[in-house]
Amino acid sequence: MDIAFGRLKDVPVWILTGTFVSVLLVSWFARSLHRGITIRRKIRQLSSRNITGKKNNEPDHHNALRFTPVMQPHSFILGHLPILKALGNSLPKDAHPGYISERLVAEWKTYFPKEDSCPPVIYLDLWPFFPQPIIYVTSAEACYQLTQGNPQPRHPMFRWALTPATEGKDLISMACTSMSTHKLWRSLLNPGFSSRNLIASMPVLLEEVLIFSKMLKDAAGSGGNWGDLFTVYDKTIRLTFDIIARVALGLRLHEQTSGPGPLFQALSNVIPLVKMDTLWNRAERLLPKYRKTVSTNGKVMRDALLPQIERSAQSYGDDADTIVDLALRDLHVKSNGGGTVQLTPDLVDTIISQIKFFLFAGHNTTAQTICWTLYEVNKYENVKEALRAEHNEVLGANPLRAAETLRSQPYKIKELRYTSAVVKETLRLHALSETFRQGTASFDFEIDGKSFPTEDCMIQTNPIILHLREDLWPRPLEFLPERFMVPDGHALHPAKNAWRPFEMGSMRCIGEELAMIEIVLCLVFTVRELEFDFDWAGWDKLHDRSGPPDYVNGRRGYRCGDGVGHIKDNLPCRVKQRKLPA
Ligand code: HEM
Repeated sequence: MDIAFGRLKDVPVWILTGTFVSVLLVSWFARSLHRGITIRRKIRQLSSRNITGKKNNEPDHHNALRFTPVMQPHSFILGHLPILKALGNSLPKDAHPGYISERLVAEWKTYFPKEDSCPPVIYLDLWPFFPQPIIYVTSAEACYQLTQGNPQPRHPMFRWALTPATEGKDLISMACTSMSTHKLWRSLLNPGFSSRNLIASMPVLLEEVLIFSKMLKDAAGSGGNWGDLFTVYDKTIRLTFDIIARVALGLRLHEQTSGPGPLFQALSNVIPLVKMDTLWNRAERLLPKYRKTVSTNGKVMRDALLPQIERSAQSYGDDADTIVDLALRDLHVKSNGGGTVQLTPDLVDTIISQIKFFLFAGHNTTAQTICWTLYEVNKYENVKEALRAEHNEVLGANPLRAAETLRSQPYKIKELRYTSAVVKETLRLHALSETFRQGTASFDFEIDGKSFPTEDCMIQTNPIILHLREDLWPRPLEFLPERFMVPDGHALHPAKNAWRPFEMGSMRCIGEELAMIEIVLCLVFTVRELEFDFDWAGWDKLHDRSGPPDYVNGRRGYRCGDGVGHIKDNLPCRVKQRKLPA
């Protein structure tokens, strides 16, 4: 022993450190590799079962009823990655992976040659990009079972992914670890997002949307001509950020007119760190740069939010109107009913985490959807005309008085049924989000007398796929807002549980109604006064781009990037003023 210590003393520190780090890396790598092999084996085992019967030598009688539609072929080295790569080959490099899922389901017969219809769930092996086998849910009934019938917990990966932005005390993360904590906080936060409170917040919403529409009008050319090119997303993202900060906390940020401010900037700095739990993303989190970015920006966000929370804790009462005011008032009633709510460090951390998540979840999704809505609407003259007719009828013929009408009669927004249907149809064609749930031994999908196990799998709903299924949505590629207005029983009426851009069940998007109101207001304050020209050719020219342009499904306006993604080039656009009625 002494000899060993004696020798150790002479070894330089850098060699000792290097050896230690190498051992750690090798064992970490070995563990990950072992995990990968386990996944590949599991998928092999599952796919060796006959999809319409049990594996020949399988003794377990339960398995006779269990089905595991694994996509074929499956490579032991690369899993299903080669299939996905091949499906993506015909897409532009920057196209969103959602298009690959779309193609996979459209071409299901190639991958499930023995089946008569596309399986309701599909088993995929995408290790090392996903740390577990994935189950893609492709049927409305299966989605229902997962989120409403027998709601399963969110996949823990969400919590891991969100940690750099929210430190894991937001609603999404809570639903990964404790359903009861999620339920408690959801009940505290629901009143702020209720229809009643949002209608009461109409003056605030109008104030922000009017700034947005003024900025668009300012971009129009003079004398009724087209103005210069600009990108719509850069304006919608600031609008939605301003709105959430005001509705959640009463914080007026003026992002639209003088951003980017520190809060927006700090959140934008940490969002790129919100990533899936993979081998290399784990490695990234060990780097000092990662830690510094998280702590510096976390402090900036905390400094911006804390004073407002303290104000809210002092002043919530009968005139409470922000989401945090209402949550604190509710907490007060629930906890003691006397004095004021004590802002303990844990409570402050949780509120900050929740608000950061509202800012995170609510700004990009809504901003992108405003872009997609304007893009879709402007393809169809009949849709624009129907929108204008509805706005004239409900809000009066003079668009310049619409704000006044909505301020005095905010409930009128509910009468804009066609406008709301246009937004819903846009969200059907451009569903930007989904849910990931954790599979367990106690939860199998039960469909048409067959049972599909989920143990040790990550389950992903796929609204994009569901929304394009012809059996659920007749004429699925057409833009038909009428679907959402026709009575039950009509061929176009949406099938039960089939429209899920905000998902469904106890964890469905809490901001659904807020997002819908924002988007409806954006239509109200633009379609009667402006014409839009989404001009990618002009944008190419402006940026000296040569070579053939990229298209997806014949369109230049396609979804790029990952996650929520973004519309190509952030939607380049020119606007001109329409002639108003005399
Ligand atoms: C068009 C805009 C939006 C879309 C498409 C969208 C979509 C979604 C989806 C698919 C989920 C996952 C539900 C699940 O896991 O079951 C979700 C959750 C959530 N969204 Fe949204 N969202 C939008 C806007 C907003 C806004 C404006 C806010 C808030 C200001 C917001 C806050 C949240 C929150 C807090 C959750 C977690 C809910 C919970 O766990 O209880 N979202 N959203």
